[in-house]
Amino acid sequence: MTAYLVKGVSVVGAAPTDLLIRDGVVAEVGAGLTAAGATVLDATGLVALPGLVDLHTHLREPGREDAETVESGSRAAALGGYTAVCAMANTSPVADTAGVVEQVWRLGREAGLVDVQPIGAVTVGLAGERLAELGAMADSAARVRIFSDDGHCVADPKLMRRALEYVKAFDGIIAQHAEEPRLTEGAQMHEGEVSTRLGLTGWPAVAEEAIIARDVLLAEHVGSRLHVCHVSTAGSVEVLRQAKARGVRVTAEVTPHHLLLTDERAATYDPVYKVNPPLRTAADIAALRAALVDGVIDIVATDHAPHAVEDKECEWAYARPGMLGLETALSIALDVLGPEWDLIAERMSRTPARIAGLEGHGLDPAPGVPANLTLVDPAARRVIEPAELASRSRNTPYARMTLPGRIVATFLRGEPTVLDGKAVK
Ligand SMILES: NC(=O)N[C@@H](CC(=O)O)C(=O)O
Repeated sequence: MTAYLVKGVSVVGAAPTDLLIRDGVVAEVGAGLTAAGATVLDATGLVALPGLVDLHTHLREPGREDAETVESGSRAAALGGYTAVCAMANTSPVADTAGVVEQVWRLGREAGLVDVQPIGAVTVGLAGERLAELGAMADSAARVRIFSDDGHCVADPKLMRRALEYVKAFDGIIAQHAEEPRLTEGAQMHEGEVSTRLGLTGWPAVAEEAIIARDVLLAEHVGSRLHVCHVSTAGSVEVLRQAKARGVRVTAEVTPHHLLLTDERAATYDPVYKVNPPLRTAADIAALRAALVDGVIDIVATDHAPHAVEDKECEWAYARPGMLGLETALSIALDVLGPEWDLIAERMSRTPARIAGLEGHGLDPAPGVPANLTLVDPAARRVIEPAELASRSRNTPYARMTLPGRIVATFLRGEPTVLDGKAVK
């Protein structure tokens, strides 16, 4: 195993120092380190962060390997500075059995680029009718702790209650896609001024807020852990704020795109901007950003949702919702938050690792800690070219935009997965 001596790096924004990475761990931290035989990386001007952790990634395997595979998505993740991703269950077949979650877990190990932690479905086939084999998935080699029907809401309150109760046995979490389906029938975009102008059926904010309000009460009633996926409205933030103040065990995520892009994008009719939940208003964005800073929203999660060309380059109404996220998330966070390294480390690495219970991840580089880390060049700016992305899909909403920050290197247990901004394998 090669040792790496990273010279002159700022660890989470602190004064420059050196890091010696050896035998899978951060062996030493300090100025003026030397190490015979180590590969020296000049990291002047770079910032070291604990490897990023994504709680919400769609890897599409099994079933839609034309859009993404565990390997291609893992490579995209590594290039984005991630060392661990949680893979959503809406594959085909659905990840609702021990067999499927073990398959995804094994594929992640074989790719070896990030740790892939499968998420299990809450209900059989995501159909919302009966609980999947939660216990068998928890006991499997994949050791599933997060369960989600993402893409669909667990709309039946009794089923949601049972799921929350069931996972308490192993300190599991239900990650809810909060969307009251009766309120979003036929919805194409956020319900508001723009949808009225365009004549498109709207997805009202209350469809999200009503489910979050119900679910925090259910989680409180049974004393279980709830995680809210892709929070998108100012009203949701207020519901979460009140629930947290009461001590409800709820955590929440926001996506990069919901921190940056508004529903005005729909006026282009370019389906790259179609996503679920939909892009909202500038006022929602302001509330989401404030909540990310004050901690009512715990983490940034990408909702990386690759889609094949034929599912995106078609009429708006027929396009699948979803956008790529892994390779641009850190740049969007930098753009939105500025160089607030401690906050970025907290929201994109430490807290998601803690929520998901991923051992060895989300830890700042320090002697003895597993060397899961990423090196960022904050001064670099890059133009996003969809054809250059490692993802098998091209549906990035940031095409040809110039974004701040570049991932220079990523290490997984001491082995580089990215060097010089390029994937190592
Ligand atoms: N976020 C998205 O717009 N799409 C997700 C699932 C979903 O609809 O949430 C996907 O799997 O494509």
